[in-house]
Amino acid sequence: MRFKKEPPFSHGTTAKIAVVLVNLGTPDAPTSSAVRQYLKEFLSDPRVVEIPRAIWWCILNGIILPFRSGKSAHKYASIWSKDGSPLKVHTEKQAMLLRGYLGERGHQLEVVYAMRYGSPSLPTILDKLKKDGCDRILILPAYPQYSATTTASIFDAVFSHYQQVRNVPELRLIKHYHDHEGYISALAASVQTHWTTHGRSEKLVMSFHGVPKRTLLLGDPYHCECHKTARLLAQQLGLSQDQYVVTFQSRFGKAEWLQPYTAPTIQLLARQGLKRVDVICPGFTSDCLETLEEIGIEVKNDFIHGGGKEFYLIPCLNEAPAWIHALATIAEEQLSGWPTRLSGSEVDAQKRLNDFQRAEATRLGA
Ligand SMILES: C=CC1=C(C)c2cc3[nH]c(cc4nc(cc5[nH]c(cc1n2)c(C)c5CCC(=O)O)C(CCC(=O)O)=C4C)c(C)c3C=C
Ligand SMILES: [Fe+2]
Ligand SMILES: [Fe+2]
Repeated sequence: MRFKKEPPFSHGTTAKIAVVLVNLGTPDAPTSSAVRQYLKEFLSDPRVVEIPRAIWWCILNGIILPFRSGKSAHKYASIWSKDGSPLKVHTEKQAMLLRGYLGERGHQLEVVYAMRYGSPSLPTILDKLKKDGCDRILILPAYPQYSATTTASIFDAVFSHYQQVRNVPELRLIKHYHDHEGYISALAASVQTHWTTHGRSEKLVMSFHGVPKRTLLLGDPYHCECHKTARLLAQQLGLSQDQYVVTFQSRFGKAEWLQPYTAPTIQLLARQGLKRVDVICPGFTSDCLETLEEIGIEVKNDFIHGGGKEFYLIPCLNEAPAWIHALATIAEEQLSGWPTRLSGSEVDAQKRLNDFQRAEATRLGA
């Protein structure tokens, strides 16, 4: 059978609405085998690595997985919390808070989270929503900037899941919110809070996850969206062009990625005599390996060994109230037209419709 079994259809049930916050995913444990399993799924995605499949299969299985899994596991162990991987802990909390904030704004809906790689997987969550009777689903990627490597890969996974479904729910997909007022204000508020507590450096480094430069040349708007986020954030903070720099981190492999790279830029700042630097990673909405370990440990060491004295990593938006409010607004804007608000008269109307449908079903012998 090509299609999955549908849950029993029942006339008169009110279809529910759900928001799914989708993040990248993370290993289940900071061990070599768990990291290997995660990297295998992640790096086998043709959206992430565009090398011809047969060649890539040999490189991935012959070199990357055997050599990288152990090293990466060691890095994960250095940032693992008692509740698990920071990325998962924050994403779970964000979804829970978002449910509460949307509820307070009068919306009646499910809010859940899913991961593109690892668990809880998108197919598992989408199956569960179907069982729970959700017939309208809003996909909210945890990435403010669109990239084919991340956002489009989530869309692929959603479409591929519904290819096996007969009764497909109504779907909405959020492409990006890199210039959304709420997101920019939440970032600005977190920088301001940091400055109030710790004072400020002459230079704010805004470090985004990199992608291969080739993807920019082939039409991926990610690079432009990062720069727009940075420009809007700098504007809100009143920073002139010499007070901030946009960089790209987490380069993978030998090809050229978006430049300038974060680590060499910060090393250069130290060599030029900068004693204190503030770093923010605006493209990451949850702290994770790439912020806590790569920036907070590796790049920090480089800066201090290069002559710098104070290195501050500004935390990601995580559970900041301004950010959850922004997420609620972003979701709310995209939910427009869907009956998430049930007023008293709407409840009555819905009940009458249900009664009518039930009577019709009985009359037709369904
Ligand atoms: C192979 C190429 C990679 C591309 C392209 C890429 C794009 C990309 N990634 C993020 C966000 C995150 N990436 C994270 C980890 C991570 N990324 C890659 C590779 C690519 N990313 C690897 C191999 C890893 C795993 C860690 C390692 O072994 O180095 C994470 C952190 C996950 C965690 O568990 O904490 C995030 C988040 C974005 C936004 C992006 C493109 C825009
Ligand atoms: Fe990545
Ligand atoms: Fe650009």
